[in-house]
Formats: sequence, C-alpha cells, structure tokens
Amino acid sequence: CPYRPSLLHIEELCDSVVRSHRDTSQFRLEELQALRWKLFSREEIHAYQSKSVDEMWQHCAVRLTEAVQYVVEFAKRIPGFRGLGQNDQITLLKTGSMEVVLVRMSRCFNTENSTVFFDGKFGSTELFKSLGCGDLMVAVFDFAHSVCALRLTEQQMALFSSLVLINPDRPCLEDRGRVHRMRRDLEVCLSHMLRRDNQESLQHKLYQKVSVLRSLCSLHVEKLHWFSQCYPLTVHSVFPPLYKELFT
Ligand SMILES: CNC(=O)[C@@H]1CCCN1C(=O)c1ccc(Cl)c(COc2cccc3c(C(F)(F)F)cc(C)nc23)c1Cl
Repeated sequence: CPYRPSLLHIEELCDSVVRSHRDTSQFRLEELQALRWKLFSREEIHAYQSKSVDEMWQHCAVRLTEAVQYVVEFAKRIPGFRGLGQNDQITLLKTGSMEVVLVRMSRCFNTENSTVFFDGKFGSTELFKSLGCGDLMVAVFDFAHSVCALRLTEQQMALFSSLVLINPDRPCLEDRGRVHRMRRDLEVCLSHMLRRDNQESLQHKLYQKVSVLRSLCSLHVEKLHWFSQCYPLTVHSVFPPLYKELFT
C-alpha cells in the first residue's frame, strides 16, 4: 500500500519547517514594519544612481550572497535535506536559493508605495537605475508585490519556501525519488495547513507563483551572464565566492 505519512509526522514536519524559516529569515517582520516608512532622501537616491554599473552590482551581490547564506541555513534544517547526497543538496540550492530569496523579498516589500527594504531603508526601482537592468528590477518588484498581495502568514511562507527548494524536477538530480518523497510530505503539510487556516483557495495560487519564479530566475541568470560578460574582472575578483559558486 502507498506510504501515508501519519498526521503526527505531518504536524511535526510542519512545525520543523516553520521553526527553520523563523530562525533563518534574516529580518524579523516586526523590524521591517518599524522601518516601513524610513525612505531614502533625494540625495541618497541620487548617490545610488551615480554609482557605476559594476559598483552597484557588487553592492547588490554582497546582499544577495548574504541572503543566499540564510536560505542555505534554512535548507539544511528542512527534515531530510541533509539526508540527500551532497551533489543533490548543491543542485537544489544552485537552482532554488535565489527563488527563495525572491519569495522572502516579499516580506520586505511595502505595497502602499512599492518600495523594498534595501541597505536599511525602503526604496523604489529608481534606486537601482545604475544596474542597467530595469526590466529585471521591475520583474523583481512585481513578483514581490504579487506575493505580498497573497498576504501569506509566516507559516505559509515557510512551507511555500520549502516547496520552492525541494523540487524533484531540477535537472541532474541523482536521487530524484528521495526528493520526490520529501516534496510529497511537504505538499501534504501545506494543504493540511491551508485547510486548518481555511484558505484552500491559496493552494493553486501558490503553485502558480512557483512557475512565475522559474521564468524570473532564468531572467536573473541571463542578466548575471550579461553582467559577467561586460565586467568579467568584477565577477571573478569581487563577487562573493558563494555567489560565484551558485550562479556562474
Ligand atoms: C531585504 N532585502 C532583500 O531581501 C534582498 C535580498 C537579500 C538582500 N536584499 C537586498 O538588499 C535587495 C532588495 C531589493 C533589491 Cl531590488 C535588491 C537588488 O536586487 C538585485 C540586484 C541585482 C541583481 C539581482 C539579481 C541577479 F540578476 F543578479 F540575479 C537577482 C535578484 C533577485 N535581485 C537582484 C537587493 Cl540586493
């Protein structure tokens, strides 16, 4: 008969994923709420816009690498993740960590003025003009806005993030079956939680977001490639090693 995880196992798994998310979320919601209206001044915005392309990319890469390190920590605490082979852990992180960074960005997004938390204050897309990839920034902001609109609880955000990471369809996985079994239990957790929250309608919306994430992150890999073509020295000399390992 097909393996059916016990309800106790599912509830323990849920609690463990929620705890891992809370312990590795980089910014607490209360902190972000308190800073919500701390906006950059015209001078500060101008200073960011006057940075050179590679200076601004370096600045962002440092932050993205920091965020990726928190996501790696989150992944390691998902029950079963460390039981996967090393290569499969890297494969899931190589492709999934930036997607989780994007999902988490929605926690730092203010839909009332379309600003995101960056460098200690909230700024709009104009802040990132010197990056030279307006389309990527618009896509990043739009995605954060759309996830914000779902008004996920931290528990729902935790389980959604784990589903983005534990994806058996990633290319060149060695033990796909094992990833599949982990994902199936996490899907049972999410539907169990949405039923408990009386929000089953969220289920398909969340799975739609997973496909949007995939296209967004292929755009991000393309941009990163474009940048490394234009500024090879910067990428190979300055980009934090983890970022290079994961995205180049
Ligand atoms: C609260 N802040 C945060 O959550 C984010 C993530 C971790 C730290 N951080 C920021 O400070 C931050 C917040 C908002 C924005 Cl828009 C940015 C800038 O984002 C990017 C600039 C350059 C390249 C980016 C790329 C590319 F292309 F490299 F893959 C991909 C992503 C997704 N974001 C890029 C950043 Cl770096």
